[in-house]
Amino acid sequence: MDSTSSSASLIIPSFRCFDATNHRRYYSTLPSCSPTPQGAGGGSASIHVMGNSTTIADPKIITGDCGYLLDDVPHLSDYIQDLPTYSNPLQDNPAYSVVKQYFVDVDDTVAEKIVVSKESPRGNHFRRAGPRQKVYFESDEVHACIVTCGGLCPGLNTVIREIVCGLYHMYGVTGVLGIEGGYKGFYARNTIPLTPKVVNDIHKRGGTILGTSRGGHDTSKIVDSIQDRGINQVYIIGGDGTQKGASVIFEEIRRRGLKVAVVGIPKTIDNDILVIDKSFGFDTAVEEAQRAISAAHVESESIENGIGLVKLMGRHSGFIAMYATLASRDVDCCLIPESPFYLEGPGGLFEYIEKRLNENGHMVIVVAEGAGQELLSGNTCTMDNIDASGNKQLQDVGFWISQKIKDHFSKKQKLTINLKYIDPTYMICAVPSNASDNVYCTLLAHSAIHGAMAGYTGFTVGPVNGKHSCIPFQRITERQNKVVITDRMWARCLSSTNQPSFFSPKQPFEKIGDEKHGDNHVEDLAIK
Ligand SMILES: Nc1ncnc2c1ncn2[C@@H]1O[C@H](COP(=O)(O)OP(=O)(O)O)[C@@H](O)[C@H]1O
Ligand SMILES: O=P(O)(O)OC[C@H]1O[C@](O)(COP(=O)(O)O)[C@@H](O)[C@@H]1O
Ligand SMILES: [Mg+2]
Repeated sequence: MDSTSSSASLIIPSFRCFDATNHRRYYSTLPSCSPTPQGAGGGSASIHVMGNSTTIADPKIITGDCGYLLDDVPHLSDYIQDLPTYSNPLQDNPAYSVVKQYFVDVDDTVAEKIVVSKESPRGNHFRRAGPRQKVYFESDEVHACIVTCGGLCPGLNTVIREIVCGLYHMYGVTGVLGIEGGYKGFYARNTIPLTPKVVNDIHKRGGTILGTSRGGHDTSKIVDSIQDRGINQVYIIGGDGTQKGASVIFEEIRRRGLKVAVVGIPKTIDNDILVIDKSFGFDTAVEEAQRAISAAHVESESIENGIGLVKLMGRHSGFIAMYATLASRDVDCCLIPESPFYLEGPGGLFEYIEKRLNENGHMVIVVAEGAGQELLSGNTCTMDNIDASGNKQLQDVGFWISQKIKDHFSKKQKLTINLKYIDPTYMICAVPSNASDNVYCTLLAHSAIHGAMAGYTGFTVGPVNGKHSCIPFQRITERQNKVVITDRMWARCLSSTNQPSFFSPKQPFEKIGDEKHGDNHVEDLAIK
């Protein structure tokens, strides 16, 4: 054990304030207001037992000079006293011995906004991810588990592989369990022992070797299972729903006062997770979507008045559709959930299709699965079903729009169209990740491991402005990331397709942006 272990810097300093603007509690270190490092090395806090039901902890916001804010992550030492620390075994690892300054300084933080002006306050920051000099677990003490939840996404197996191999090669950890079949697997399924040998080739395959599921999040049963199995590091790979589930698990673990680090690795093909630059598998998805768009283009240009229609993923966020459109340059119209459109009349989709076919003889339309749902729900066949996780099940906009276009032009008679509808949505989810996503998955896995070993908990890892960071669950789960249609990226997309904006005179431009996001944090939502 390291002698410096529990001498410990103060975790939660002098007093709490309530920031009425941000509706957040924050911690100030008056009188100097300089940022206070917490956690690593900490040990001064006591166990918080907050009654029988799990209460959500206040966010740890630490203030500093010139408007500096640190949106800090919880640490095991926040609620467990006198935790011993150990030297990081990486310091004796030959592979890492060449690195000049391998360990991340405990004070290092990453700015959430990097475009600033002279007068800007320093703004919000996150704790930088990476290996710390001191760790809170000995190698043979670690019993880790990995679970994958929600829909498939390219790269899941790579993250699993890299957590197993990273724990083994960097920290000498051999006790890693795979939980089968998502959250419900904690209490209803078997576990699989994971070793570097077992996972060696899995990154070449799509899907997840652990299986996944929606629903079945029973917090008590999950935490009972964690406790019964003696698990002390929980790696949870999943999307926005999964991160909410991880947050509740963390709160319950904290309430029980367990030395268990809970770490989220954000997975979503839709890129709908806040704060991080982009989610893993997204690049692969955009690349795979090109194949469908190219096929639609070939089909449409090979026949008179050909229309190629491609439906892509994107329940509430149109990132895949927007990026696939921008990358392809063959697309004449991109429809996403964030940007309302209409079919009939001046400025509508039918008028644009007719114009494009007259000009060019063919066209390609990309539609995100969540686009135009308000038009479909005006239909008699409205389905208000939800899936096991509580996500609203959408109607097939691709099929609906195909029918509408066919009906419209068959009535018009003067234009015979040939429409080919391609739905590659599940193919895109199921492919293995590409090279750059594989590297990205590796970094995510490493950031997660380093954070857990350093005793941090209740956080999701991900790059913020290119620097891997630890982001408290609360920030990740606040809301979903969406395309900002008043932002330049959507304007680039519109200018590449030349499509109309579909803003009806009754719905002014500024109003649409406001209505969709319901707040003023438009920049926050943009993909960086
Ligand atoms: N608010 C929530 N609280 C607890 N668990 C949740 C919550 N939302 C979703 N989950 C759980 O997270 C898992 C995955 O959620 P889902 O929405 O299907 O996928 P994703 O994580 O990819 O968004 C499911 O097992 C679901 O029960
Ligand atoms: O396979 P399912 O349950 O139909 O889910 C399809 C959904 O999965 C997604 O690809 C991703 O959703 P999650 O990130 O919530 O898992 C959505 O775009 C899509 O609506
Ligand atoms: Mg989701």
